[in-house]
Amino acid sequence: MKITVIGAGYVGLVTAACFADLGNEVLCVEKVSSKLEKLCRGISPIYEPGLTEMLQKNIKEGRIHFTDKIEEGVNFADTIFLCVGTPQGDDGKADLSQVEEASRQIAQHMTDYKLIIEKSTVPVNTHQWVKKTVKRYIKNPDIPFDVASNPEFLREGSAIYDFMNPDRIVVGVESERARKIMEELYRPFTEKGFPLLITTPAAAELIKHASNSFLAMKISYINMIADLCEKVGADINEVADGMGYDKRIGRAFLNAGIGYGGSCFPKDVKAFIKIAEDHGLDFGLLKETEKINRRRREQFIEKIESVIWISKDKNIAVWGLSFKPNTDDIREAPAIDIVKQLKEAGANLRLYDPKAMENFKQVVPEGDNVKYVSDKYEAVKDADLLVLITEWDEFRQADMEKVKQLMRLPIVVDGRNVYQPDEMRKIGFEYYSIGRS
Ligand SMILES: NC(=O)c1ccc[n+]([C@@H]2O[C@H](COP(=O)([O-])OP(=O)(O)OC[C@H]3O[C@@H](n4cnc5c(N)ncnc54)[C@H](O)[C@@H]3O)[C@@H](O)[C@H]2O)c1
Ligand SMILES: O=c1ccn([C@@H]2O[C@H](COP(=O)(O)OP(=O)(O)O[C@H]3O[C@H](CO)[C@@H](O)[C@H](O)[C@H]3O)[C@@H](O)[C@H]2O)c(=O)[nH]1
Repeated sequence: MKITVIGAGYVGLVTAACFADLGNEVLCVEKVSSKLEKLCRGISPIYEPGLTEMLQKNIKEGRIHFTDKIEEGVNFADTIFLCVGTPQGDDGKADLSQVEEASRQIAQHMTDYKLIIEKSTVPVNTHQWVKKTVKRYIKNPDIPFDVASNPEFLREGSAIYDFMNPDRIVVGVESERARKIMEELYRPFTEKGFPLLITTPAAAELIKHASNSFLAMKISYINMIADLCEKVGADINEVADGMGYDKRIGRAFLNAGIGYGGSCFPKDVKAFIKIAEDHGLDFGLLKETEKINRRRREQFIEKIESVIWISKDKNIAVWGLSFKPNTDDIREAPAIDIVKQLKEAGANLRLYDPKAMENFKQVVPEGDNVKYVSDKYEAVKDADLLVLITEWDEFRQADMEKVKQLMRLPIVVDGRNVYQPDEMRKIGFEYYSIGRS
């Protein structure tokens, strides 16, 4: 099939590359020239495992192309995916200006039938606005079109795997024509047994926000249990394992730590609270989820202070800056608040992350007391404290005997429970983690 994808960000680029890899012809429209320039050379502007290789293969085989001209995209295919950003607006509501702009642009260039598919995460009933916008700006009101919702559930860091192996595909449609196109598009998935759920567009839009909010709630829940574990001397991992064996609960997303970050959970939980509010409902459960999550970063700083007392002039090594492992994305990363606070407190910081340092430098520039280093062992040289913020495998596999030798004081505060307390103490570390006394 021929497909147009508007927006070459994390979702658009993965969607475009994966559909091309499945044999479709894909044109990806991206308006930021620096991104487009890289894409045309076969370089992914973001770090996502396997993405550059998949792009290069499909560019070489002629199945994927890039442009900044929306008109070209609209003419290219009847099936158009909206993968533009829906960031947080000023009041917590989703900012839908990119969705509106793209819908308007499609309408202005449409000459025949189009199926416009929302892949971006949008508030319930956004499809009504997309329809209204297209109707307002379309040149010929007789041209037929459909709007569908097909939310994306991929996680950064495992985006290609998630896209190709979805737990479910959700498609919200209003017409038979749109349903058939979507079924055809996803046939390679349904043939392999992946479930395809056909709903109304409103239900599909709701499924996305409800799923993300539920997962965020699960994380805040386990983080509260972690606090209780610290008070009573229990181990949060044992508690999470014990809960997780119950199939109704499941072990996934019960990893305690410094809370959720990233470009999705924080903004989507906020947006969902607002959506409920707009419909006269007080989603107190989600407000509490957010509140617990906000506190995690403060509590982590308090934990550091309770260990080293005064941060001023201490050498502090920081391992991990991205909001989760296997990505260079630092949007809403807990590391931003934590590093900024330690900097303000006067610590000498040495920061290391396998992929996110360039992005992080834009937020916390290098300076007298902030140094970025290219090796995790270099970061801990003469350190009084090692703070672990993101659980990259590289840190799990680190030679901790070597780390101890390099540090001035062998103290570790681990925000992601990467190491075993007994083993760390055996090596000679003073070791602090989350929910494990
Ligand atoms: N990042 C994720 O893991 C993820 C997963 C599932 C869903 N989502 C949702 O998908 C959407 C996109 O997220 P993202 O992380 O890919 O965002 P992003 O900001 O990385 O990418 C959006 C891209 O769209 C481009 N764009 C915007 N308007 C355009 C236009 N009119 N023409 C051409 N290009 C245009 C932007 O320049 C940008 O490159 C959001 O709604 C997000 O909530 C994200
Ligand atoms: O047990 C856990 C699991 C995750 N996290 C944190 O939660 C955040 C989000 O992690 P994850 O969900 O793995 O990454 P995202 O790429 O943000 O993916 C989420 O957000 C996407 C955008 O909507 C959805 O598509 C995905 O299904 C959803 O998992 C990160 O800060 C993690 O550190 C925890 O603290 N504990």
